[in-house]
Amino acid sequence: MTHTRTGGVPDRTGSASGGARAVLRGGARLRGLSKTYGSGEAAVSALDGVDLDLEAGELAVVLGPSGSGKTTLLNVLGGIEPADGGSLEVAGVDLTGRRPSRLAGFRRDHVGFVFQFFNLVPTLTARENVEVMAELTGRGARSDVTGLLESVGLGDRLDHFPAQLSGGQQQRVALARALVTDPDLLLADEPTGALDVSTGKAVLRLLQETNREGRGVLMVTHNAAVARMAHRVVHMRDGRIESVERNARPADVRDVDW
Ligand SMILES: Nc1ncnc2c1ncn2[C@@H]1O[C@H](COP(=O)(O)OP(=O)(O)OP(=O)(O)O)[C@@H](O)[C@H]1O
Repeated sequence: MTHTRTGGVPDRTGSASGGARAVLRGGARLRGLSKTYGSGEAAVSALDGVDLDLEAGELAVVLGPSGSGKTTLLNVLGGIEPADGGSLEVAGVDLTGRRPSRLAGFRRDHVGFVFQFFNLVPTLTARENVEVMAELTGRGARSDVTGLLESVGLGDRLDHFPAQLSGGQQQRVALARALVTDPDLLLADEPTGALDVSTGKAVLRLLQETNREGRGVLMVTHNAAVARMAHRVVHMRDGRIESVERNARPADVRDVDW
């Protein structure tokens, strides 16, 4: 993460108060998107005709009760699983009808993921957890890894194993791992769900910083307070979008409390 921006959030032209212009990345357009798990009597409609537009460079927060389809939405957007119906364009790539075998390349080239429970490899150090992503994807250089870990505040923890790191530190390694491929869109599923308030805020601050560099960020959360830092707040219920709010002046994460 480079720290080219210190204040303000990107407006729709990519300028930020007090910062240089950033190239706005990410963005998505979903129309009539559906996803059903199971079949017959056991069928669950996890996404039921979802229409959604995310602009490039936006930080979006998805809220909704348990089971409303938030994670399914994130997984379909990120090409972790295919939709059953509808159309879907993410980061300028048309994923409509794309088979699972052809989603891997999209994931590698365009998206990064951060999960609630970090999902680090326990036998690898912080540095190695990030390096392995660069190697597996062929994106990002080993030489970038130290700088990336320093930028998330872990310059003194490079050779620690996950078990030797706090939850917040592990999540920062996971964030560095997600960013090493320089994704257009960062997808975060409950990234602060396993963290205390101050550690969670430190992680949110990093997400806001990467967004201010122009990268699209979509975060699923149960924490309604976090919505204040978003450009767009998506409310889901029963597999549908209940409402979408635009936030003209998203709050700096330092001013968000819960
Ligand atoms: N792999 C699966 N197999 C069957 N049903 C699933 C699967 N994944 C999700 N579902 C169902 O789809 C619906 C939406 O699930 P999803 O995980 O997207 O909701 P969510 O809003 O993220 O919930 P939570 O806030 O509890 O994480 C739920 O009814 C869930 O039980």
